[in-house]
Amino acid sequence: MTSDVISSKELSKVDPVFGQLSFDNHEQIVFCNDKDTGLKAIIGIHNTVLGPALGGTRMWNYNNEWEALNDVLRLSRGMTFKSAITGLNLGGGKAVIIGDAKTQKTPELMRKFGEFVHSLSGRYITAEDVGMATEDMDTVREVTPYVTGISESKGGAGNPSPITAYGVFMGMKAAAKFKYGSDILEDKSVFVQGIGHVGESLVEHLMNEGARVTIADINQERLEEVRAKYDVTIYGGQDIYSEPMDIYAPCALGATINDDTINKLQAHIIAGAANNQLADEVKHGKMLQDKGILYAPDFLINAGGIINVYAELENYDKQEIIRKTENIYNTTLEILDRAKANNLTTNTAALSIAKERIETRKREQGK
Ligand SMILES: NC(=O)c1ccc[n+]([C@@H]2O[C@H](COP(=O)([O-])OP(=O)(O)OC[C@H]3O[C@@H](n4cnc5c(N)ncnc54)[C@H](O)[C@@H]3O)[C@@H](O)[C@H]2O)c1
Repeated sequence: MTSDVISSKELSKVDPVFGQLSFDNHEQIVFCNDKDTGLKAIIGIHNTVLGPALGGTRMWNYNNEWEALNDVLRLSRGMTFKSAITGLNLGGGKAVIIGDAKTQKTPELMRKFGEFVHSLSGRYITAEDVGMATEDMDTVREVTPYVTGISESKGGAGNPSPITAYGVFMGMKAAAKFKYGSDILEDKSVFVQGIGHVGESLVEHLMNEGARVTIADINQERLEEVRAKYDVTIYGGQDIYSEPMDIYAPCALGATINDDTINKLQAHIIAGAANNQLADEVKHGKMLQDKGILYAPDFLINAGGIINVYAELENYDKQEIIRKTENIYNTTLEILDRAKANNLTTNTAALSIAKERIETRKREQGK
């Protein structure tokens, strides 16, 4: 797993932009380049029927531009359905900055990126994603109002990750209720893959509930930091996907659920924060269904973050953020029931509801 991508060899077989499967009728794609700061970024605006396209910016050291483009297309499309199913008046968009966030991110680069965001006059509103922190959004805010996820001290709703984690926890509990008849996670073995901003908060909720938690990350320092705080086990094996576990919580990058891993997976439930967990949502959604593994759709249960940043636009308070995030529990149960009743994959059931909302709005707009 290097990023939310399919093999770049496969990608380069088709036309570079409009021909990509992940293009899926994007409204606009903006390539941003600045020689002085070294900025190379792509902004994807998938759909603005429900409102301005809101989605975070990811900074990642992609192997090549194919991967970066495919990642932004998959991510921005996902945002359209995430906001739609969560009932927010937002469209779907996302941005990627190509580069190493640890060594190449500078305030100048972030300001230049902000200028590109500003040039879209609010059609796209940014926030943080992998490789970004609240302070980076504060820097972007210096040059454009079209940014969310800024610090509370600067009037924003702060880091969205703890709220994302809470929503994932709610979605996981709902999946447990559906699968086991009880949403109590005590003694359930949960593997959290990726203990960054969201993963660590999720670990905290799971520990409070008495789950048996194993953590995995490519960053050894993070593993030690988290183990120092919580009574967790650091995964020491070679292949996490082959391990017996109750719940697999992918909280790193996407596409970890694919031909290879599904064959090995023994988990009963998949519920995590990562975007685009299914490498191919149709094929792999069906493979999971056939194998009896319950998949809590990522764009449904990881919506806490967007609920949090949306509060900055709509001026609702922390209580309302928590209420809306807790509602992920009910929505997840509804979707799982709907999938079962109609013999659909859980991903398809969730997508169909999101698409219905967009189509209804389009009709109202006379489109
Ligand atoms: N932050 C949010 O509010 C939010 C909201 C919705 C979705 N998400 C998604 O959740 C995921 C995590 O977001 P985050 O903000 O915690 O990011 P983060 O950058 O803080 O953490 C990601 C962690 O994953 C680890 N990682 C990377 N590759 C890995 C691998 N192959 N195996 C194990 N660990 C690996 C990294 O070392 C890092 O610790 C991302 O996919 C993101 O798009 C985040």
